[in-house]
Amino acid sequence: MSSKPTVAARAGAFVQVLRRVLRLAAPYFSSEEKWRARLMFAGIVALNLAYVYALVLFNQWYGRFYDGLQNKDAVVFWREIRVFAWLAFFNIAIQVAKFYVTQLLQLRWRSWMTRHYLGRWMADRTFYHLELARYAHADGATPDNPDQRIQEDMQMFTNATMTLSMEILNAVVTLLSFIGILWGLSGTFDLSLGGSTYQVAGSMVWLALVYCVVGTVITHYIGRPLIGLNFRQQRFEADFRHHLVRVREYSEAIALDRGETVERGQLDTRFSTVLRNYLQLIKQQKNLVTFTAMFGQASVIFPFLVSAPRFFSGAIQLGALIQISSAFDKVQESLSWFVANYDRVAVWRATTDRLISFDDAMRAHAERTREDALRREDNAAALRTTDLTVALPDGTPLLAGAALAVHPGDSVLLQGPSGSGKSTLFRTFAGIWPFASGKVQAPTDAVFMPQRPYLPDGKLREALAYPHPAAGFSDEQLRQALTDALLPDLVGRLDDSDAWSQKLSGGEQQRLAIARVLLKKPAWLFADEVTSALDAKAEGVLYQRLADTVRAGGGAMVSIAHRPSVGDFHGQRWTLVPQEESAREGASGGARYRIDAGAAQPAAA
Ligand SMILES: Nc1ncnc2c1ncn2[C@@H]1O[C@H](COP(=O)(O)OP(=O)(O)OP(=O)(O)O)[C@@H](O)[C@H]1O
Repeated sequence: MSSKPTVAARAGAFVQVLRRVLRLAAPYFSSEEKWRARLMFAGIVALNLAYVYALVLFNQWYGRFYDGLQNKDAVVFWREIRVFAWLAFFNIAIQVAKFYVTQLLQLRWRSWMTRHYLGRWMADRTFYHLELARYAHADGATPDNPDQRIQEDMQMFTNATMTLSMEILNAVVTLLSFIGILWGLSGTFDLSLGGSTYQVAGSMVWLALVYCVVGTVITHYIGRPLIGLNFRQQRFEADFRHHLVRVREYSEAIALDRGETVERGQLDTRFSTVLRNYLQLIKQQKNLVTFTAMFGQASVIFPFLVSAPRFFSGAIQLGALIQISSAFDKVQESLSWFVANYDRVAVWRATTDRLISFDDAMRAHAERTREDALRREDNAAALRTTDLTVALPDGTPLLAGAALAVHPGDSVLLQGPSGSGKSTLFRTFAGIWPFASGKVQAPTDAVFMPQRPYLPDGKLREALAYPHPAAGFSDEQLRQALTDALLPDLVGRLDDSDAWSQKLSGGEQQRLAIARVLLKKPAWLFADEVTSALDAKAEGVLYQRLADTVRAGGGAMVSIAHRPSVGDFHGQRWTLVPQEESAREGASGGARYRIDAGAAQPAAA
């Protein structure tokens, strides 16, 4: 059974919206830029008030000018033309200043807000954890497309909040100013109630009020579905764009798989969703436009109709009639601001909701990080885990109660079936896997090499030095690293710019990642399948160089590799062994694997 929300519930929802807007908007106005922001805001408010004052002056001018015309008074006519020129100059200056200062404040606000959110998104690996959580909760509990939130929504939010709030301020001040004028120009009318007749003053004001309240209620009724439709429209557009970006990123793999038809189908499906929703949006907007257009047209003629008897009876002059029409127009315009701007408000509300859900997700993440089940101790002289449990995002434990230790001088080969959690164990050592508990003590300056290295687009020297600035290394050091990593062909291309992750072969990308390590000479190295695309000879040479590098640094090396030949470079072996269903209870905490430690066997064994 569906029940209509009560007035109290609606008021509660409205307060909730205001609270949310304040939560998004307030931080900028109390940030380190607060004084500049507040001053600019106050300036904009003052300019808006001056703008309304100009409108009042124009209304008075109408009265004098049209009376002059009716009386065929040339002196008044020319005097009022001069007055008009001054008024117009005042008005133009205010409008230009209002536009410029508003735009400047919007720009500053957007740039502060974008930087602020970017900072939070990049901090504590939130960007990574939100992605993990997105796949863990397919129910949409976590926000989609943070790129869109940061790039598009923040601009829309700051622009729309500024413009809409100023328009509302204008509407309110205009209303107050012109209600007075309209009241003064209105006659009284006789209202018969229960046999008695009352004389009611300010007839035009009451008529405008009834006219607009009716208009607003109807608009709200017609326009309400627009909020949800706009929210979904922005999400569908972002999904479509995201998929296009993925096709571009994986263009080669898709072309090789002959995946064009599937991708085309997927893109078509996403685009159809965009169009379907858009069509609904258009239909809903059509209803709204029909009503607002009728409402606007009727309000041109309405004041003339109701004032005509007084004009023809000689009770008012032409100037007063025109003034009434213009004042009614302003009062009506202010009162029906909501009618005219419902769709903009709907887009703004959808944007606000999206930003709030993004903000909520980041807050929740920060909260979780604070109460992390995994205790970490950096700066340790060795790697040591105590009672370590590593789980999947859905909570399934891969490994439980693990006590592992790697000391300086050690070299460990980690092996196990595919999908057993080797890379996930590395993620846990690195402190980026949030689904772990227990204790990890780790050295700070360890380098983790993932299976697929990230190579930024741009100059080769930047891709090589990443994530450090390339300026920190001499050309000689960079060239030597490339030579040592068996990439002599790239030595002369340090300043070439390219999309390296697409141009270089898989083996070249792995060698570039190794060149990075040889350049930075870390003491501790965690290498995840870093030579899987290389031939056995190159693998042997490069593993030897990596092992020499960590030995020289007084640290240790832990590698994941499937090829037995890699065992030659390691003294110890950890093996992830599947646990029988029956053996999972008890000491192993229900984990899918246990870890066995032993000495590495040479490849020949
Ligand atoms: N972000 C994630 N969300 C959900 N499951 C994940 C995620 N990352 C990894 N897993 C799952 O965790 C398990 C372990 O993955 P992991 O990459 O650690 O395995 P691995 O032993 O390194 O495998 P391989 O030898 O194939 O590289 C797999 O079942 C994988 O599907």
